[in-house]
Amino acid sequence: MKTLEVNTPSRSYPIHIGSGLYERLPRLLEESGWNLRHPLMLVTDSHVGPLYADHVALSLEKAGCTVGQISVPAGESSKTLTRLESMVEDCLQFGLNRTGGILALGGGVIGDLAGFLAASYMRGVPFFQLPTTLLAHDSSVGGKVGVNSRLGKNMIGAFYQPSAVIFDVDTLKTLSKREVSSGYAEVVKHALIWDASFADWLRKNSDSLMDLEPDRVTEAIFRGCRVKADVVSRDERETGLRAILNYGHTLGHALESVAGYGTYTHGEAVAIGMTLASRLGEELGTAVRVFDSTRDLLVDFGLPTRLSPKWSEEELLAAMRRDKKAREGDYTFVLPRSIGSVRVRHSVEESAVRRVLRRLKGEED
Ligand SMILES: NC(=O)c1ccc[n+]([C@@H]2O[C@H](COP(=O)([O-])OP(=O)(O)OC[C@H]3O[C@@H](n4cnc5c(N)ncnc54)[C@H](O)[C@@H]3O)[C@@H](O)[C@H]2O)c1
Ligand SMILES: O=C(O)C(=O)C[C@@H](O)[C@H](O)[C@H](O)COP(=O)(O)O
Ligand SMILES: [Zn+2]
Repeated sequence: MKTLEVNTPSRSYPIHIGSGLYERLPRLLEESGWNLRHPLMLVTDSHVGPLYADHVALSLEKAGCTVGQISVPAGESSKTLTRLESMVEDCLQFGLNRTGGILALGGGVIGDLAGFLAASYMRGVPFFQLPTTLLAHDSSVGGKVGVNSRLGKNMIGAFYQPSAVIFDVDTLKTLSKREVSSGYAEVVKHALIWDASFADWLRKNSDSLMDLEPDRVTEAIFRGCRVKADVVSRDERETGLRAILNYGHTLGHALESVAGYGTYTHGEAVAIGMTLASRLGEELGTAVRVFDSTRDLLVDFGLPTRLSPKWSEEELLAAMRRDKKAREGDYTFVLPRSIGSVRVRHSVEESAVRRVLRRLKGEED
């Protein structure tokens, strides 16, 4: 097991990454200050639940813990306020009170949704992240929790840190190929924004990483989490630096909402968004020769780098103006400086955004 620490003003907590961690769950929770006499509500989805929920629950019940379960339909469409309200009622019916806590067992959808449940239930109960997708190496760390609005991703939410992140890599073997690729989008993002040598390493090891070779994949998750933990520890609430974690998300989030949640996976949308940002960076002169290497790295991980012409330019632009990073409806992008380094740029000219959107669409087969 490898462990690293996240240190923010509101909470410090460990990220444990390794194999067979569900067997050790009671001990790991206790080490993070959890009292096993208090009840836990395990939140999962309809794909992950049948695979892993009983294993997790049994491991805790053997140690004397009472565990309830909530399962929501798998997929982005569960990240809604309506779903959250019904989960609150499930917790009330179960009898969860302020001594209780929440376990988020699943990918980023479950992490964000169950995390927001924890942040809001009785004004806040502790929660633990048990990520089961590669992508969730990102979502489980840093405390951004929330749900979507029809008009924009994650528009309702909070900063609420978990008490621990326990990433059992054994769960990854049941992921579909599409979800493996999707998860690597955020791993690639962490390399592109922070660590050029990590980007080189990803390029060299892409085949074994796509095959989920255990040591390599653990290393990739560890290095990705390290970037995320470094950034979040310096700027928990996105007053500045943390916005770089949004590389590829200005277009990525717009595309997810315009195309309809679930049409693209989050990782696919971010991959297309990073391709656009790298091209925009070249266009605006913030960087040279980053587009080809960005696109090649994403292609190595089976990710899309083109934008279908069927998505309306006007709708995408309107969604980008609503982005949380935007100031008074401007276009705000995280742009590359070089591979491994990025900067935030506000008030990007609309004409440049339109030009790059069209080039990305023009490359559609
Ligand atoms: N809070 C953050 O900082 C942050 C960071 C990145 C992404 N996100 C959010 O995360 C979400 C995307 O997360 P995701 O890509 O993990 O999506 P997801 O949670 O929908 O999981 C993807 C699919 O894989 C299935 N699945 C999960 N684990 C599995 C396993 N081990 N075996 C088999 N199937 C499994 C799920 O049921 C789902 O169908 C988005 O809503 C995004 O906005 C949040
Ligand atoms: O943790 C962050 O900060 C990120 O930006 C990580 C992103 O990968 C993630 O998708 C996050 O949910 C986006 O946050 P948002 O504030 O743009 O909704
Ligand atoms: Zn993301």
